[in-house]
Amino acid sequence: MQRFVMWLSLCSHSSKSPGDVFYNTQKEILHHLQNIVDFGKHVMKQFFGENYVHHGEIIQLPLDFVRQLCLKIQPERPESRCDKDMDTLSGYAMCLPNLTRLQTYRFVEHRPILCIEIKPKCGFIPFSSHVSQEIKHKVCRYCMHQHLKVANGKWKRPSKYCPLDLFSGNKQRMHFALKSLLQEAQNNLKIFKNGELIYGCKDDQDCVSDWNELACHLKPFFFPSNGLVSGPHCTRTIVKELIHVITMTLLSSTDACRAGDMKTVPVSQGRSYCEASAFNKELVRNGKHKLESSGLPRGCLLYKTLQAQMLDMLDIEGLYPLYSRVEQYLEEFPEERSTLQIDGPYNEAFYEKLLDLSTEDDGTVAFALTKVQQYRIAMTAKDCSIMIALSPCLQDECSEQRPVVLTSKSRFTFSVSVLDLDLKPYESIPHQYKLDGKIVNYYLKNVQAKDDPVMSNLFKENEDCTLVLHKV
Ligand SMILES: O=P(O)(O)O[C@@H]1[C@@H](OP(=O)(O)O)[C@H](OP(=O)(O)O)[C@H](O)[C@H](OP(=O)(O)O)[C@H]1OP(=O)(O)O
Ligand SMILES: Nc1ncnc2c1ncn2[C@@H]1O[C@H](COP(=O)(O)OP(=O)(O)OP(=O)(O)O)[C@@H](O)[C@H]1O
Repeated sequence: MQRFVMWLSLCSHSSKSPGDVFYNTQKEILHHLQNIVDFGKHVMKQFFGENYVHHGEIIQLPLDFVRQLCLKIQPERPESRCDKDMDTLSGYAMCLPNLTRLQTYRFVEHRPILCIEIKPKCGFIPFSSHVSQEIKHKVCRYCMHQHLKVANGKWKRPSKYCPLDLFSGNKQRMHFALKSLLQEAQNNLKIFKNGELIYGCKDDQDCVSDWNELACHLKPFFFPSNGLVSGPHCTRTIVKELIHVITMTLLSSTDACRAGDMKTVPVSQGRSYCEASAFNKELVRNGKHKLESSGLPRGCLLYKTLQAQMLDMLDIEGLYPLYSRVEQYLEEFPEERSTLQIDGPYNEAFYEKLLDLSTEDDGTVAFALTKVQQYRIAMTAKDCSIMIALSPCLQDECSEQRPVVLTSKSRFTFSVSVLDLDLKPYESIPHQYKLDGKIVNYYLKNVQAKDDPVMSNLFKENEDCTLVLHKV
């Protein structure tokens, strides 16, 4: 299995990703890549910790090699991604460690490796007083967005996964969240064996979700001495072991970071569960109304991800007017764009400014800009992925450098990393604002109205009424 992966810039030629910025010249591409490296190095490492973030480095490749590589890769790219072309003109690329491998070892590993990639999405409910629709204080964005995604045809079925369950730190809720991801992986879960995708969606059309097949892949990892009978019982046992391992690695603390003590929001603020979560609904059905949220250990990657996500303190509704203030200022003083560090450099000074968590608006551009930049960090943390690499190990192989997780019949050494930490563009903020409105309105009209008994009766009465009118 190769140790590094190469990442070529993608150049949009459609408007699928609003806010996409176009980089035309070689110089612009180099600058863009340098920004990505600096952002990982000087900003995200501070939030997440040295060991979790791999910022990569820029390399230069012979143009002929890049062209041939792109020709080879192109047929493998999912159709839905082909609105962007790979850059074959600059010769620059990013070299990143292959995160499907263990990151605790510098030398090549020859033993089998399992990797679980999770895109957890936003793990909290907005606590901002700028939120205009009460539903946003009750149901999380992911759960609301599911309905719009199914209606738009992005996915065939809604998922029962709710990020608030995963981020709760409560093992039962986390188990439910992970099981739901395994049932409906969408773009939130992938499993690799020795670097090859064995579970999850290659693209939107092609999803592998056969638990029996998955269990066949996993059996040698979890039950190496083959002592387990086959059949549905065996599949369930293996999936349970897998969920246990993922939970334990997600709760493990394998790093410390500079922003470690920065608390973006007091625990008491904001709701710790989502009313639409299937786990929550099941509890309510059973007459239990209190959802346990054990809280996450401070050092674990989920905790750090959540803290970074919570830099979105005002919600897009509170942020958008501040974005407009910055925009207005830039219209008047366009030359100030670089002083304001909107497109970098993402250096120590940029990081320092992010630490101001005050929410008292003094009417200045400086305040507005800080909130905009914090929001961009939060958006990035809401869209990143976590890679958990696991490799079976023997009892005498435990050490400080090599964290270990145990299952009933095996033990694994593991590493946890975070992936896809390119700062979200400033230009995507208006898109975020519009999308937020669409998600909430769709949910209110099409889901809540049907769930709510009063609204639902109204709905039925309307239906009856329509029928009567029809007859007349
Ligand atoms: O807005 P969201 O929550 O739908 O997130 C987008 C993701 O959709 P998802 O909800 O995970 O299915 C979306 O994921 P897919 O490409 O659809 O797999 C992208 O990650 C997108 O980021 P970018 O615009 O490509 O930088 C993401 O856009 P950003 O909002 O992070 O800019
Ligand atoms: N360093 C890495 N090691 C292993 N796998 C990786 C690495 N980087 C990316 N991948 C795999 O490639 C997938 C896509 O990566 P990424 O999201 O960075 O691409 P992208 O440039 O954002 O593409 P797009 O814009 O089309 O979504 C990831 O979900 C992951 O499975």
